[in-house]
This record gives sequence, structure tokens and C-alpha cells, in this order.
Amino acid sequence: MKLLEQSGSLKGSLSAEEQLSLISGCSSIQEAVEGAMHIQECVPENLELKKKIFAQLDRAVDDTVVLSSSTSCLLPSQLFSGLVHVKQCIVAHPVNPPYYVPLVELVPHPETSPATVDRTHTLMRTIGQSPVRVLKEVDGFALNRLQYAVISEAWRLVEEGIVSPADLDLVMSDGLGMRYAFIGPLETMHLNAEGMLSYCDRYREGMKRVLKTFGPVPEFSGATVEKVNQAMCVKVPGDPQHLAARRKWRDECLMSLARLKSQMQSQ
Ligand SMILES: NC(=O)C1=CN([C@@H]2O[C@H](COP(=O)(O)OP(=O)(O)OC[C@H]3O[C@@H](n4cnc5c(N)ncnc54)[C@H](O)[C@@H]3O)[C@@H](O)[C@H]2O)C=CC1
Ligand SMILES: O=C(O)[C@@H](O)C(=O)[C@H](O)[C@@H](O)CO
Repeated sequence: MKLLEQSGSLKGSLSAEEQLSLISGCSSIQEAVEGAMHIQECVPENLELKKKIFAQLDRAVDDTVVLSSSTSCLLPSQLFSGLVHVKQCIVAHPVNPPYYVPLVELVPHPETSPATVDRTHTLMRTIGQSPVRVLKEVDGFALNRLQYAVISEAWRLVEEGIVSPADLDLVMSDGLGMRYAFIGPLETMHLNAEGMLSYCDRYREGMKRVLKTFGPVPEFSGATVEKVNQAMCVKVPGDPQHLAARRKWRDECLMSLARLKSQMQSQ
């Protein structure tokens, strides 16, 4: 996943200090490090590969370069422990597609310096991203813990024949997602009653009762994955051409949403 290419236009828009270089398709570490003050690693989600890349970077950089990883779930303590420049290391986890979904989770190693977090936060804002500070490492960080909680219950509802895959997705896209595109789950609670305290008074017992019915972690395999895949392929055939066309449509929707959000936030 390409976050940003190191390009003339990018160089022009950022201070000399914050040239961002990308580790994924680079032919050598030296190519990535040259002139960069912030390096974002984007190789596949493979712990040993990422550790190898960071060990090479650790030998090539001085104490001014921020080294960040795009990892979806690998913990900073797994990735960066033992590096000489660990204070300069941080996870900066983007969301797909990062050029239209601005969130970036900043997850520090226990030894990451506050200055590294602040510099990364500033850089991400400078390039138009929306960084959040995950204050201590946890498996899945914040976004994928929320995302996987939703996926887990979505899978169970389909597996138990409560709702079809197509209708399950509509519950999100024409229901929850409409609100969550503008306000998060906590603010939704706050607005859905006469404030958060009122919401919890009204719905606390109901929420706890429903949550106690949640089952074990799904296997994401077998008959259910066949059922869900078949439903997905009816909507979007699984060949590269149809998937690419649907992603193009998704991106056009996300661009329009980003424009709308920008208009709404400026009001
Ligand atoms: N795809 C997604 O939705 C998201 C991915 N991420 C994370 O971003 C990272 C990259 O994911 P993707 O872009 O999906 O992976 P990908 O497999 O699509 O791309 C990885 C890139 O690394 C290059 N590469 C492969 N092996 C390499 C090696 N040995 N040395 C140097 N470069 C190599 C590939 O040429 C490719 O450009 C992963 O850690 C992933 O978890 C984070 C958020 C979203
Ligand atoms: O979903 C996303 O865009 C990112 O948060 C990711 O980390 C990956 O896609 C991940 O969810 C794959 O499990």
C-alpha cells in the first residue's frame, strides 16, 4: 500500500526536515534513507521482514530520523525492541485507502520519545491525515479492535442465519455508517439521549444484556465463508477487473464524502 511517494511536489510542500520516504518498493535502504527525516515502512504484514527492514534502517540513520511502520496489528515492542534508535520509532497505522481515509493511529513503543510522537503527529497533519494517539500498545490498536469487534458480530449474525450478508452490510452502510462518517460511537450515544449520562441510565441494562449474548470468536472459515463469499461475488464479482472497478467507485464516494465533511466542518 503506497502512502506517499517521495516526490518533488511532496518535497516542495514539506519542510526540508520532514521529507517523507517510503519503504516498500525501494531498491535499497540507502535509497529510502537519502534526504529523508521521516521514513514510513510499508512492506507486507510479516514480523520477521519488518524487523529485518528496521534493523537495516537502524544501522543507516542518525538520531534525527523518525522511523514509522504501517503495520495493522504488530506491536511496537515486537517491531522496535533492541534497536539503537528505538526512541525514534513509532507505529503510524493508516487506513485503506489512506489517500481518502485520513485516520492514522500513532502507537509508540514504551521507549519512544514524546518528541517522536509529536513530530509524527505534526507531519501527519501537515500531509492532510488525521492522527490519533494510542497511548499504550494493545493488540489491534484501536481501529482494528473496533473493526474486528464489528466483523466478529457481523459474521455471527450471518452464520446464525439472523440476517443475510447483503442486509448485514446495509445495516452498516445505510445505518450506523451514516452517523459514524461524521460522529463517533461515544458522541452518538451523547446525542441519542439527553446526553451521555441520560443514555447510560436509559440503555445500560439493555446494552449489558445484549452483550452477554455475544458468542465465541468466529472461525471465519467453512460453510460461512463460502456463504459470505458467494453473496459478495453476486454483488461484486471476484475477478480483478470488477474488484478494481468497485474500488474506483468506493474511492469516488470517499472523495465526495471528504468534500462534504470539509464543507460541514467549515460551517
Ligand atoms: N492494505 C490495507 O488495507 C492496509 C495495510 N496496512 C499495512 O501496510 C503494510 C503493507 O500492506 P499492503 O500495502 O497491503 O501490502 P502489499 O503486499 O500490497 O504491498 C507491500 C509492498 O511491499 C513491497 N515488498 C514486498 N516484499 C518486500 C521486501 N522483501 N522488501 C521490500 N519491499 C517489499 C511490495 O512490492 C509492495 O510494494 C502491512 O503492514 C499492512 O498490514 C495498514 C493499513 C491498511
Ligand atoms: O482496515 C484497514 O484499512 C486497516 O485498518 C488495516 O489495518 C487492514 O486492512 C486490516 O484491517 C486487515 O485486517
